[in-house]
Order: sequence, then C-alpha cells, then structure tokens
Amino acid sequence: MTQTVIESSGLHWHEEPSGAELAISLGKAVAERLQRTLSQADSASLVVSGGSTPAPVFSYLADADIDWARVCVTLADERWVPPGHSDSNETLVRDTLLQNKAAAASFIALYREGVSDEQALQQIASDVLGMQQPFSVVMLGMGGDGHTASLFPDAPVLELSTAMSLDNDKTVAFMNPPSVSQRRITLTRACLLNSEHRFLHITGAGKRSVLNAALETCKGKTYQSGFAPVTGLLTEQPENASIYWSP
Ligand SMILES: O=C1O[C@H](COP(=O)(O)O)[C@@H](O)[C@H](O)[C@H]1O
Repeated sequence: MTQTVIESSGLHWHEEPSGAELAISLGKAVAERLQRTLSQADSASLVVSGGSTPAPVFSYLADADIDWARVCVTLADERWVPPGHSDSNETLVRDTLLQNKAAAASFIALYREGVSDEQALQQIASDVLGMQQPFSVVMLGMGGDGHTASLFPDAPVLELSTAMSLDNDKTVAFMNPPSVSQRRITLTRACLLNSEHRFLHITGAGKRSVLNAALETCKGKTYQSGFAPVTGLLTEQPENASIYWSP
C-alpha cells in the first residue's frame, strides 16, 4: 500500500494496485476502528454507503473477527425503494455485509413503509441517534458528479444547503436531485461528521480526477455552495478522514 498526505488539505491518501487489495486494506482499517470502539464502549456504530463500489469490502468485513453482536450498522443514504429492489442499498448491505460473522450485527434501515415522510424522518432520526455516538466509522463513496451519500450537487438549492449546513440539527433528509430517477434519503452532513473516522472509498482514474479537481477548488476551506458536496465531508477535521483509492 502507498500512503501519502495531500499537502493542501492534510488528508491521508491510501492507494493499492487493485480493487481487491484495496478492499482488504480498507476492510482491515475499518475492522481496527470498530475493535477500538468496542474495547472502550459497550457498542460500536458503522455507517456504510451503497452503490457499486463497497461490495468487496463488505464481503471482507462479513468474515472479520469482530464482536458483531455489539455493532449497529446503518446507511449513509438510501434510494427510496423497498428492500429487494435492485437499486436498494439496504439489499446490498444485507446480501454482502450482514452475512457470516457480521450477521450478528443489528441494522437500522433508512427506507420506511406505511408512514408519512415526517414520521419516517422522526423514526430514523431517533433510531440513528440511538447508535453509539459519535459514529465509530463512516464509510463513504463518491459519484462521478462529486456527490457523497445522497448529497447531490444538482439537488434543489434549499434541500442541498440545508442538508450541508453545520447549523442544521436534523439527522436525515429527503433529497430530490433531478439527475437520478429515484428520490433519496440521506444522513445530513452534520450527522455524518459526528464520527470518529470517515473513510472515502473510490476506484478508477475518473473518480480520482473528479476528487482532485474538487479538492483543488475548495483548497481545504469549509464547504460552501458551488463546492463538490464530497469536500464537505473531508475538509472538516481532515485528520479524521482517509481516502482509499485503487485504479
Ligand atoms: O447513489 C449512490 O452513489 C454513491 C456512489 O456510488 P458508486 O456506485 O459510484 O460507488 C454511493 O456512495 C451512495 O451510497 C449511493 O446511494
């Protein structure tokens, strides 16, 4: 593994030659962080992302020797589709992470059925805030447009600015970015930043360029309108954030 510190931001960059090796390095780092919390507290909390990138890390973690019965897992964001749908992040997590040893972990779903939006937001906030705080580990991904979780750059201005505001005391928010077909629900930036450590997991030259351009634009400054949302999860307490990348 190659490890460097990005000079302009102080962020730690970890690089492996392949996605399979990256999944192992990242899986080990996440497992160590969970163990660290479990050695100091009754329970640990793990926030994970969905999409196409994290499946190999989830499979690694599913076999990790951790007291999973003391770990609670939730999602950074969800597509508003029921479990079982091919786009459901919950389904990905259940099929890849919550297997084998990790099947003993508890899971808080973001998708809720049969309740109003307001009730869903209240229930999720209450469940998520019941997890070990600050979160032991937050695992983030990034889309080619610079979104992370479901904090999309093209979301309606008020939705995005509220979800990104550090003065926002809401835990979770609905997002309606026109670039994607489904409505989204996401943990807010303030909620995600309340974490011991954030790992950003990205692969491919394209995403590396997007991230580098985003970091160059923001120059380590706190998030403001016009910056790629992903930077808002990296430039605050950069010592508590690491980027894991492979081609
Ligand atoms: O839609 C989403 O996109 C991001 C990135 O996904 P990827 O497929 O490009 O890895 C993901 O982190 C997020 O959880 C997901 O809902």
